[in-house]
Amino acid sequence: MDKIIVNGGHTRLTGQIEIEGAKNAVLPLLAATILPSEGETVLNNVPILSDVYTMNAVVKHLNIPLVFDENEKRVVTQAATDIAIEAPYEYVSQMRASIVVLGPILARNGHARVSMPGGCTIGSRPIDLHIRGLQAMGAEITQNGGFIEAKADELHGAHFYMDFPSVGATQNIMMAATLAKGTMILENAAREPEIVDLANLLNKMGANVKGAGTDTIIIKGVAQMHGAQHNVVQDRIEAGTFMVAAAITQGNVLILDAVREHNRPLLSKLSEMGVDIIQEEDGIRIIGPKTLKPVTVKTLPHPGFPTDMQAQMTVAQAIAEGESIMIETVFENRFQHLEEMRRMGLFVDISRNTALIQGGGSLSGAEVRSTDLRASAALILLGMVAEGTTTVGNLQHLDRGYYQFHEKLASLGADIKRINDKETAYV
Ligand SMILES: CC(=O)N[C@H]1[C@@H](OP(=O)(O)OP(=O)(O)OC[C@H]2O[C@@H](n3ccc(=O)[nH]c3=O)[C@H](O)[C@@H]2O)O[C@H](CO)[C@@H](O)[C@@H]1O
Ligand SMILES: C=C(OP(=O)(O)O)C(=O)O
Repeated sequence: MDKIIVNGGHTRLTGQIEIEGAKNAVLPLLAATILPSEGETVLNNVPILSDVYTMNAVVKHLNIPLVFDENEKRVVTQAATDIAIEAPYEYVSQMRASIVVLGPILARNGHARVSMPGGCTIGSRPIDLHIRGLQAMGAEITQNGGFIEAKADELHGAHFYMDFPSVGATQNIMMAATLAKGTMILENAAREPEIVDLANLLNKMGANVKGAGTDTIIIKGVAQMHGAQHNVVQDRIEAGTFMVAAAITQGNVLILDAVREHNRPLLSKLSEMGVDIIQEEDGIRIIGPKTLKPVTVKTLPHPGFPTDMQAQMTVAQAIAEGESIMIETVFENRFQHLEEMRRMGLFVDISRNTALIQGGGSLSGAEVRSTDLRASAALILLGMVAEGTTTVGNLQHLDRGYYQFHEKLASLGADIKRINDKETAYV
């Protein structure tokens, strides 16, 4: 079992950092490679993450030839005519996002069987909106033996309003509608940059998708789709994580090619805390102040403050001078990192979805375990500002979403290494 060991207390990050392609973009983009019936699809800027290997395995299992060239960070797939109908438990249980293959398999085959994803540590994560959207398009859906099975002789466009702008449901419905008969109007759709990235690839593949990035997406069905080339959009959550890392260490870090528009809510809160944010030609420079001011943050769907930055932001709140508030409205169980942070001296009162964080107290390194992906990054960040040594375990969560996280932090000046139980350093 690997661990990350951070010696903290005096870290000041400086330099510049490259950000990978987005995990949350590339997973649906890989699912979209199911849709073309001819040609080759080339995805560039693919991050090397365990979730990408899992999604690659799902796509290959569906009989789609796929090659991942890690040196080039490129995935190439070939359109297939005999797409399998089933995404098995073996893969879906490893990664909830694999549910987004349901729409594309159904669109290609008129029949799909995908293992039910189940909940995860951050919340129950139902898929009712995915199901209702596909039903509105004429799919018959049943659940049996842990699988969700969808059948439709012909999917048709419909008018569907989502109770909540679910990212995954928007992606599933968009992909199913690309090959449906007629026009699909999806209202209260998710507006995340990863939705726009998916729509861009679908349009390059010959689909007709308009309005992605707004709350109404209109998809006119086309008869068939073809392969295309696409660069995966930058990971705004990885970029945001490094922005917080610079802010909390009185650092001075240039986040290369960061997109202000994608991280507007985070940048606005960091600025409120006293962080200097400078737009430069080749990225966004973050300069952390001597002391951070406390701040109230509430997570919301995009363009609100992203839940995937909540844990990292609580680290900035933990060292801000005074009381900060964090309200988590997207997932019902996403404060587990705060329990671990208590072990490092954090004073926090948690009541339902609200955490009152007493910042500015003394923090000391401890042995902690990451409970989910963003919790792992947050614990490492806290380790950089706590006095002494912090050891973070359960790194399988980190590897789902961050490539060479410790090496990147070390390149900026952090005292950090990754070891396995036999104490062999990887750096
Ligand atoms: C791979 C990927 O892109 N993951 C992101 C995606 O997850 P994911 O697509 O799973 O997140 P959703 O936007 O669907 O979920 C948001 C909320 O909607 C609820 N919900 C969702 C679907 C549904 O059918 N019914 C329902 O009630 C969920 O329980 C949750 O409370 O968006 C989340 C919210 O920004 C991010 O935290 C995840 O990193
Ligand atoms: C919650 C996340 O991802 P997933 O939806 O893949 O679990 C995340 O990226 O923080």
